[in-house]
Formats: sequence, structure tokens, C-alpha cells
Amino acid sequence: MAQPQYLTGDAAAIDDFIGQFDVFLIDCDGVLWSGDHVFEGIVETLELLRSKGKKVVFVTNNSTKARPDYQRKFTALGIPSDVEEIFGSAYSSAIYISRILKLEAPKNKVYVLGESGIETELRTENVSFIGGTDPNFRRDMTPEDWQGIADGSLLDPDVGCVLAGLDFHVNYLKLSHAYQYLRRGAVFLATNVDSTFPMNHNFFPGAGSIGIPLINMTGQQPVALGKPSQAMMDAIEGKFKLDRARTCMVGDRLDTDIKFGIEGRLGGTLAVLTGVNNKADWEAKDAVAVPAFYVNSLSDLRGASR
Ligand SMILES: O=C(O)[C@H](O)[C@H](O)COP(=O)(O)O
Ligand SMILES: [Mg+2]
Repeated sequence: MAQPQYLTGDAAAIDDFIGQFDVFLIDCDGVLWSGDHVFEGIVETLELLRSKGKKVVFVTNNSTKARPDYQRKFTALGIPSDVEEIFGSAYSSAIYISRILKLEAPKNKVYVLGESGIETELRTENVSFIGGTDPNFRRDMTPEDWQGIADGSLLDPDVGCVLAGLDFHVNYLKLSHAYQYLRRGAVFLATNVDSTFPMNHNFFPGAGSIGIPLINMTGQQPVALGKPSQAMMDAIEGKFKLDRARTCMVGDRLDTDIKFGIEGRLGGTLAVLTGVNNKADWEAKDAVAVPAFYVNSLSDLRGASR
């Protein structure tokens, strides 16, 4: 497997790299920021790409926020953006459910294991849901729960799908409800299956680690609709009318971002070393994906000479 080209500090190589692409799909967590800490030079780098007539699209697996929430975060962090430039796994999941899965009534409700980002995007697509941020699910089990979940009296008969995402309030009650719906044949979806979540220059449980108890109990794998899912790539291609050969995926994670770009047959993939994976990960014999290019940080692209 060809090893990636290192661009940092090489103005000619950076010029040539940028010149190969019209569209940059840019990951968020671990590339632009770590939590609310924006990496140095990110604003100027995005400005540089836009000043060269490049299209920037922010593609995140983080389902805790919907596109308008993200735009508020971008603005709060001083990063110019347009809500139409943002494409998250919560949105990808909502359009998959409403336009492809098309759950038939009455079993057309979604049980959400996740945060408000999923709820907002489902509402935008007129998909009804329960669970999620409902405070009635953010508590300990009661004797009534044990009984009502077991005999089904506490379960909603109209649930036809379970959607699992990054949930900072996951608990036994939520997992028990989700499991029962899956036992009853509900479709099992995930916004994404990232094992870890890069935050505040460290790592926390990712969405994949939230949904894994359901995989363990059912033996089923969910259909994941975030990167590297090609359902998401097709939706992005459709929305932005992009030419895959002139498009580059920029990310910090091999098994989501870089795999997404490679399986999407994009013209290029650029790895940054500010997030989850490092050089040793793609140099390993069993590397899940190897990027075409890499830099220490996205802002190294400012090294362009023209
Ligand atoms: O657990 C998660 O959901 C992910 O770690 C997180 O969301 C990754 O976001 P991204 O790097 O795709 O912006
Ligand atoms: Mg990332």
C-alpha cells in the first residue's frame, strides 16, 4: 500500500495538492477543534481555500447537534460558515429514514438513543420519535419499569426503528427500552459507530461505544449512516453536485474519514494528526485505511506559496 505524501512545510507540494481539488469535505472533531478549542490557524486556512474558489463542506459524525446548532457553534468559535455547508450524521440518518427506509404507519416511529441533534433533524424530515432527551428516560429504573417493560405495557406499539447515536445520558432504562423494540423487530440504525470521541485533547466514549450493548444483546449490527457509510456520500454528492475526482476528504480518523473518502472513490484523502489516529496507525500492516496525503494540522495548508 503506497504511503501517504507528507505536505507540511512543502509549499510546492501544498500548491499542487490544493490545485487538484475543487471541493474539500472537512471533518470537525479532531480537525477543526477539540471540544470548544479551535486549533490554531483554522479560520485562516478555511479563508485561504475559499479565496482560491474551493468549496468547503463540513462533514461530521457527531450527531449530538443538528446543522443549525453547528452553525451556532461555528459562529461562537469565530469560524465563518453557512448552514448549507454542514452535513452531519444526524441529518444523514433523518433523510435515510424519511426518504429511503420510509417506515409504514402505524410502525413509523423512531426510538432515539441520543441527543437533541437527532431529534431536530428527525423533526425537519417529519419523522416522529420518542426517547432521546425526554426527561422521563433520564432516571433510574423503578419497579413499574421492570414490570411495564417486561409485559410491554410501557412500550409504544408504533415504534418501528431504533436509532442509536452519541448519548451523554445513556442509562439502563434507555437500553432496556431500545432492546425490547429491537426484539419486536424494529429496524436497527446508528448515526455512526465511532468507538471514541475526541474532546478537550483527550478521548471519551464514542457513539459506537454507546450502542454496543444493543449489538451485544441482539447479535445484530446496526446500519450506520455516518462516515464511512456510502449512503452518506451519495447524499452529499447529490446535494452538492460534486465531482468525486475533484473532491478531497480531510479527517483525523482512518476507519471513518479516510475509509469514507477511499470507498467513495474521491480524488484524494488528507489525514491530520490533531485527532484520533497517528502515523503508526496507517503504517501498521493491518491499517484499515491509508490516506493519500497528510499534514500535522489542517492549518499547515497555509504553507501554500501562491
Ligand atoms: O462518537 C462520535 O460520535 C464521534 O467521536 C464524533 O462524533 C466524531 O465527529 P467527527 O470527527 O466526525 O466530526
Ligand atoms: Mg474527527
